[in-house]
Amino acid sequence: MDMQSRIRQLFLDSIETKRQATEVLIPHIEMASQVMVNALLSECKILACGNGGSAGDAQHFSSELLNRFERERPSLPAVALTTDSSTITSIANDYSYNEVFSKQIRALGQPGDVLLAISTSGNSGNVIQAIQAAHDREMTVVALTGRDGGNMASLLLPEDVEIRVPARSTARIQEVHLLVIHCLCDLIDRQLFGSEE
Ligand SMILES: O=C(CO)[C@@H](O)[C@H](O)[C@H](O)[C@H](O)COP(=O)(O)O
Ligand SMILES: [Zn+2]
Repeated sequence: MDMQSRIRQLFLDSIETKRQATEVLIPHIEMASQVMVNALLSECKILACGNGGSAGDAQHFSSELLNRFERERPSLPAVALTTDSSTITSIANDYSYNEVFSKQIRALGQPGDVLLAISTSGNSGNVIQAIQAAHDREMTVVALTGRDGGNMASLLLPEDVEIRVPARSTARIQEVHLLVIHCLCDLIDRQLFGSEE
């Protein structure tokens, strides 16, 4: 296959993954936005974590809350647990990589806070331990997953929300995760500050 055909195929695969995810994900995204809005209205915050591309997604989400999304509005409280290299390397070095998020959650998480836990496989050990720590801290979990939801799916409580992309490729799942994050930012702004029309 020549390179332009390959690029075309990747675009079409991404579009088709999003098309297939649309109706499946809509009610879960709506529920997740309500969980987040309720937390923000109660002066609670959102912590976010994930590995690799999902670490980037966690930071993308927290920066849109802390700074802005598409309109002028007050800063909203969110923390990406993926950015402090001193904290992450010391926890990984002294304990284990599986604890890099959970130890931060045990320090920073408060009852009523939300954990945005991102993993395309649902099987990353440090994200799984983050969910367990969040539950111990009486936080609600919004999980962005893919494939069969992995071990993360079976850990979630009835008040948690899983947004599971019906796809197998990590890259395609990540592309939908980013769209979900932008949907959440849009819905949070609308519910807190009203629609602009
Ligand atoms: O971005 C990509 C692949 O598109 C990679 O960096 C990917 O995020 C990493 O391999 C992650 O470690 C995968 O973890 P997960 O999504 O299974 O939790
Ligand atoms: Zn990637």
